[in-house]
Amino acid sequence: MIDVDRVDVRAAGVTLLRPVSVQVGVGEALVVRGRNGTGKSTLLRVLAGARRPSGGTVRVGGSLVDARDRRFRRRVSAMIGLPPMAPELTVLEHVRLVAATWYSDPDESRAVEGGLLAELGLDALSARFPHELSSGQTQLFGLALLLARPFDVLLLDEPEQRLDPEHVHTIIRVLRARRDAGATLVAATHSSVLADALADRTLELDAAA
Ligand SMILES: Nc1ncnc2c1ncn2[C@@H]1O[C@H](COP(=O)(O)OP(=O)(O)OP(=O)(O)O)[C@@H](O)[C@H]1O
Repeated sequence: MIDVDRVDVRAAGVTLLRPVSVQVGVGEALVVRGRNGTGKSTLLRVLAGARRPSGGTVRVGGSLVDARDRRFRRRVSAMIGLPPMAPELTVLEHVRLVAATWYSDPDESRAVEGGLLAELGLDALSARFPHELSSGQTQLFGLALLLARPFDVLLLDEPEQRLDPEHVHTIIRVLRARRDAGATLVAATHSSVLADALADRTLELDAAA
């Protein structure tokens, strides 16, 4: 599903990501590890089409990455940092907005909304505004937006951020379910718990020379 071929990223004489090649099959989870500054977020941005590599190519489903292409956007759902939030919309309204944008059938959209909020333990918070959430709740809310739409590929940058150990297990359960349903996952993480629970394969990034 994902083919990264000798990709590197440089800017103004600085190496953000050393050359890397990796393939991830349909329904596989790749966990990206490495110390701070080794380029994990940069690699995810390249996979999401948010940053152009300096060299090499990335193909998703056989096509070159193109964030302007609706087929690519339909295929890839990414959470790299927290998503933008509208201060006047509730948690449920955010999720509904994303689901209704992607699912043409209103019944399907509603089923996704209700199921997701319950799965992430957010159903009691559905009427809250973003500023009324704790940092861990905000992280779960971001994950709800990531999952409230169709996708073949999930890209996640440190999804365990802000979460207590119990909620790390919640997201492991949620992400495993998506992988077992056929989604391809790429997750950068500093959590051994998450890596051990999720990784079909691991990519270890080295510090820039
Ligand atoms: N816009 C930029 N311009 C120049 N250098 C950058 C830029 N963004 C990131 N970097 C550098 O690129 C390198 C890789 O950064 P990146 O955020 O991808 O690392 P990371 O592995 O995700 O780190 P962390 O584990 O701390 O999240 C770092 O050395 C960083 O300082």
